[in-house]
Amino acid sequence: MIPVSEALDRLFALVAPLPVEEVGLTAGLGRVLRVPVTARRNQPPFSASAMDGYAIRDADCAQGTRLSIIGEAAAGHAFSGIVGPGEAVRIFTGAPVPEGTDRVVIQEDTTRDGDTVILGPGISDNRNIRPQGADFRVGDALAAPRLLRPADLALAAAMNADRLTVSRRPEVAIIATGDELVAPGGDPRPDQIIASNAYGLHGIVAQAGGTPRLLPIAGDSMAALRQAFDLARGADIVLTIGGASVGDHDLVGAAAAEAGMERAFWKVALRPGKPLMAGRFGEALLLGLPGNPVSSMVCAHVFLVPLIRALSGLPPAAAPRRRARLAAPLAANGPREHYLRAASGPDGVTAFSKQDSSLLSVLSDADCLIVQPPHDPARDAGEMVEIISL
Ligand SMILES: Nc1nc2c(c(=O)[nH]1)N[C@H]1C(S)=C(S)[C@@H](COP(=O)(O)OP(=O)(O)OC[C@H]3O[C@@H](n4cnc5c(N)ncnc54)[C@H](O)[C@@H]3O)O[C@H]1N2
Ligand code: MOO
Repeated sequence: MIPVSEALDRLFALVAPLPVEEVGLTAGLGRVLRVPVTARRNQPPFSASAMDGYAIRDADCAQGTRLSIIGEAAAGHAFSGIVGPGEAVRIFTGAPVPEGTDRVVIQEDTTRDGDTVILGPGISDNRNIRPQGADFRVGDALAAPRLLRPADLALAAAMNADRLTVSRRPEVAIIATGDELVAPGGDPRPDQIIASNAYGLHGIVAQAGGTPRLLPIAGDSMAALRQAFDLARGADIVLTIGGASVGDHDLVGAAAAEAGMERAFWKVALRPGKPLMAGRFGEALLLGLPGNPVSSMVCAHVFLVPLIRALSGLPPAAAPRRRARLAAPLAANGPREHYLRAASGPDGVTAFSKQDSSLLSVLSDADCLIVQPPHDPARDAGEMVEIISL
């Protein structure tokens, strides 16, 4: 068994970022930007009014002053003249501030008398003007690599970019293995179960920005696994589920080796997920997940998502952790890093009492994993721990 951090290092050592492709803005969400987006204009491109009101000169700004309104400026309709002493321009939010004016007095602080505006009491010091380039200037960049969020897409659009250079999505072939498995909606014998893991993993891959490809269930034989590996050809990651342990029917390691896998590791000191295996597999990478449903999902959060991100060109990094307060005590840990299914509430995080790696119902109720280091002593409520959000 190697520590989780060493397993991640060995996995990242196998990664070369995938090639890039160009997409439109609406296809950019969740993709990894690989070439910076550079602003081709200032934003705002002109000094803009932040409020509806009257653009005036500073020198005229006193209670009771009467100013004659010489025109109007609205968003998309600039006022082209110059404003002199004793004059004002009716202005609306987003309009360019007319030449000669220094501030916008909001209309609530004025009264109107035909073509005259009279300044009221209590005008604030706020000029209500957004300076040219306050948000960004020509040449400012949205840096790459970057996982694109909705706000980034809005920023790229404001910079006047309509295409984004992003990583190709990693394709992940998912192979469930086991004679006991029947696809959901099927007709299992009494000694069979429903193959569930692939559906959770499909979701994790999709959420992480990969393209999941579900392959047919492979039986526990070298021939069936050989066929499954053939079908997985072209994928960037071959993800197997089950058959990773030491039993007579755990053939994935042997079949993968026969098909050319150069193993990087097998068996990691985490719980659940000990029999995890990984290696180079021709042009692809192979990640062999344990079959227990929670083990496979935990390993996906801890290893697969970071792998997808690294293949997409982000700097290699473990799943992000946050600190949280324990709302209930935690028992002492053994030699493996423990990823406990837990729920967060107003008083902190609480590990579920049942932690068996077969319990999908518990995983479904959990919103985070408490990460307890190897040999950690028992912890009291109120102590701080690290968590990974689910
Ligand atoms: N003698 C030992 N036995 C086991 C050890 C060990 O160290 N020594 N490790 C245990 C641990 S820890 C794990 S985790 C499991 C993992 O074993 P495998 O990866 O070989 O998984 P399987 O035996 O194929 O399956 C385990 C369990 O999960 C069910 N399963 C498998 N695939 C699916 C699927 N796609 N959907 C739903 N359920 C699935 C399978 O029916 C089994 O019940 O090994 C321990 N044993
Ligand atoms: O590692 Mo196993 O995943 O403990 O159940």
